[in-house]
Amino acid sequence: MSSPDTLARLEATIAQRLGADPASSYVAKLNARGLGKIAQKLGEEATETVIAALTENREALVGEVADLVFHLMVLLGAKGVPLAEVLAELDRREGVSGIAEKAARPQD
Ligand SMILES: N=c1c2ncn([C@@H]3O[C@H](COP(=O)(O)OP(=O)(O)OP(=O)(O)O)[C@@H](O)[C@H]3O)c2ncn1[C@@H]1O[C@H](COP(=O)(O)O)[C@@H](O)[C@H]1O
Repeated sequence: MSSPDTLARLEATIAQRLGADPASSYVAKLNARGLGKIAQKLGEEATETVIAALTENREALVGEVADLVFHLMVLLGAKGVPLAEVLAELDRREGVSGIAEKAARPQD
């Protein structure tokens, strides 16, 4: 079942699989090929997401975004960056951003 815990579960699974047998795990296989390969896959999935957004249906877009998020999570795992660190950065921006709020306070 999907929930806000979905990404946390995926993060834990990826951390567990990074060092697994590449013959039995896609994450391990990708990691064994190096950071360059992981980054390349992320770039490919980003491109496929853009194409799906512009030319394909909703179902295809959802599939491509899932591929993109998954490969982004593999990259973060391989770099040892916890998802919580990214979420904390988004929380920080929530506090400092807001074009509409700034427009309402032009003196800032
Ligand atoms: N969410 C995913 C997920 N999304 C996509 N993929 C795989 O990503 C690969 C992308 O396919 P591509 O055709 O782009 O790439 P490829 O043919 O493998 O080869 P290259 O292009 O890299 O040469 C496919 O093999 C998909 O199965 C995923 N593999 C795993 N997961 C999650 O990761 C967990 C751990 O997976 P394992 O590491 O395989 O145990 C799983 O339980 C899932 O939750």
